[in-house]
Amino acid sequence: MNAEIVTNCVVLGFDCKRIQKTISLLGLEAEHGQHAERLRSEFIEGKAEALVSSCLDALAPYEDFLLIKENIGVESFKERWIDYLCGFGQNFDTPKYFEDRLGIAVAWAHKRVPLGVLHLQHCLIQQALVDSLLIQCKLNPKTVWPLVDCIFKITSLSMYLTVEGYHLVEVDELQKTLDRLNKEASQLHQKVATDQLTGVLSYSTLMDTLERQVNKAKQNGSSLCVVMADLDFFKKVNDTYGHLVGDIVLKLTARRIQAAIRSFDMIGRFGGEEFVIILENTDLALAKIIAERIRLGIAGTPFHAKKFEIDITISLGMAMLKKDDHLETLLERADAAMYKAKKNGRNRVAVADNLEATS
Ligand SMILES: Nc1nc2c(ncn2[C@@H]2O[C@H](COP(=O)(O)OP(=O)(O)OP(=O)(O)O)[C@@H](O)[C@H]2O)c(=O)[nH]1
Repeated sequence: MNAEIVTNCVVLGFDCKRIQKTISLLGLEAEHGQHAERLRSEFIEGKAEALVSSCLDALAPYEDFLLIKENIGVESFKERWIDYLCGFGQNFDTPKYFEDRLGIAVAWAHKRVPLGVLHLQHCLIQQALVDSLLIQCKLNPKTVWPLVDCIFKITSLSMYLTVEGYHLVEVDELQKTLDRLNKEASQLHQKVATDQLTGVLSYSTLMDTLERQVNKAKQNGSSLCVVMADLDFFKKVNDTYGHLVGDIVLKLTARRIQAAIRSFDMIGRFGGEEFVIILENTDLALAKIIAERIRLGIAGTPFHAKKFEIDITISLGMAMLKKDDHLETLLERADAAMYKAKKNGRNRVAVADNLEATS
């Protein structure tokens, strides 16, 4: 058994205690070891290949047998079963026996040998051993029965371990699938959470974040400001330099805003050329300083996009959370302030009417 399989056994709690329980459930006892030894020496030795061949002949017409041919090869499958018969029930009460049978089952599961075929094969082997026993010896029922009983018990144990081995592989594969899906989900989440062009929060994440911040500020009685920032005459940038240059300007705008705010402030894309900045634990006076810093960050230096040098300005509207505010009213007031800034000549910061602001 390789290390991975041993680890899987441990993960599933396939320990000695469980082995002992299975053995006792099947009614396997020390005397079955002796019966198995007798079966091997008197009824299997020298006949293992013929017994296995007869079983495989019976299996051959079965549709799924084709998969054995394709996935593992009939010869190698046959060899496994000859080995199994030659060691029939030998050391069945040791962990190593369990590990070996499990290891073989795991290997078969990886090779996509159908479990149904293995089940049938176990039944056929069982049948072949019983037939051979009854045909070949003239033992009285008292002597035959313990041997038949031993055949049933050992093959049942073997089938049980085969199913366990398949179970290990299935659990392992399910875990891998789960890991892959989790990874995909987090990548998808990351994609949805971020605006693909500018790298700032997407609209939906921005709204979720703002909603959480509003609730938190109301609960704690802390101050919260929102800044709505909208580039001035951005249509003209697109019209003059083209849409691709417009995209570059948007990316650079996001970067400049990020450089102007504090590390814990949040910025998201609200619409085309419109951004929202969330300022937690911030009153209007401080928010105004930050908004001014943003304005200067944009207007202070021309934008370099492709071969062009473009002067850009931005208008900003600010609002502070009021007692009876909710997400929408807070944004509406910041938006109204931003339009006021536009109306008053652009490239400026305007404050929403905040007479009822909480302090
Ligand atoms: N390049 C680019 N342009 C965009 C994007 N999203 C929106 N726009 C453009 O942004 C422009 C917004 O124009 P308007 O709403 O008229 O605003 P404006 O020209 O900035 O004028 P004011 O806001 O009044 O100063 C439109 O031309 C949109 O096509 C985008 O992702 N990339």
